[in-house]
Amino acid sequence: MKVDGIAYRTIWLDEDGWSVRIIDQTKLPHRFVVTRLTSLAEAAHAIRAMLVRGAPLIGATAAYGLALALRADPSDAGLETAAATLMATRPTAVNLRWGIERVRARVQPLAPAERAAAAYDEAAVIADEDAAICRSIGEHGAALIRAAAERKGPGEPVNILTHCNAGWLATVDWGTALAPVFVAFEQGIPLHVWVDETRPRNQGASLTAWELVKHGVPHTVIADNAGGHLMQHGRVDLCIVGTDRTTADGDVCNKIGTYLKALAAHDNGVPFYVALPSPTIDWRIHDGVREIPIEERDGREVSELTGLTGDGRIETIRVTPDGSPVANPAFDVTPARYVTALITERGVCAASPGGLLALFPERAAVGV
Ligand SMILES: CSC[C@H]1O[C@H](OP(=O)(O)O)[C@H](O)[C@@H]1O
Repeated sequence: MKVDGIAYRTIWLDEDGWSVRIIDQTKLPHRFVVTRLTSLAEAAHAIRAMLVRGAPLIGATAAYGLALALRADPSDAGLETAAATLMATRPTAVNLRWGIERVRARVQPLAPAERAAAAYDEAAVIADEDAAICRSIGEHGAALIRAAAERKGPGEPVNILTHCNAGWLATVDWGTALAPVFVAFEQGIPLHVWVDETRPRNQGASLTAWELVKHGVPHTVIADNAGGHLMQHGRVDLCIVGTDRTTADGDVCNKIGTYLKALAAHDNGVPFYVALPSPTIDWRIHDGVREIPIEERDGREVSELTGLTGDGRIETIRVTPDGSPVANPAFDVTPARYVTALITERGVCAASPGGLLALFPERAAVGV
């Protein structure tokens, strides 16, 4: 997407042909910083410390992380160590495993001397595929926004609530939950986005809001706890969120707080859509609440806040009493029964085994 008129992706190969450029998302919204990954360790750190985040971007970064690793050590042992190092960075987004397995399958059969080039090539294919997939999600999702606009009548904006950041910053380009917003906005459909701040890391307030400001999309940042109230008062026409792992039965794992929004949407008859690229589907599991590993992150993400001071400095403060224990589960699971539909690159389907297999029949052949 464009940042001040310049087209960016979130990850790309440097001009040197081997190091990898990323947007350091821990610096947004106040600083736009592009940094360079030159090793497996730096790629792993970028994922773990959330310089890059979002399931599809995690997968693409892992793919490039393997390429960087194989450039240094293309042996079987080197490959396995690199895969294990990257797998250990974050447990929830299935795209991490998917990206690693995708590159490993490509390079494993090759002679060590051929592996790095093949890994870079596969990482580039993954990145290009993700951008195309997300654009397609945008087209399919924009049709839902258009239908809501037609129901509301001319001039009335469609009010869309989203949680966390599932925009182009969470992918290689376009985004998942925000892709329909960008496409509908470009089609001239009147819309407005309620942006959940998304405690504790505030991906909504710091990343989604930044994306929408840069793209000129009308939006309002709200406290996470305001969403149910807005739905009760008819001020939300539909919700669109992303996901880090969706099961073969349509259960959706996403940023903490998503489940609560889905409950409020269900109680108020507000359509609750989940946008996802097919690499985010974990066909191996069915019961999301019981089978999806939920990342527990550092409690300081809850007990501390980082922001811009009045004189332009970035400072961190503590908001809890010294000595208060803190828990910080980073994701939750929304059962399929609370999901109106899934928006994929192949179209919109029910959050159910039948709905998913109708769009991905090849999965039936392999027993999902
Ligand atoms: C398109 S994936 C977006 C997804 O990833 C975010 O998690 P995190 O920022 O911790 O990587 C969040 O769950 C988003 O919905």
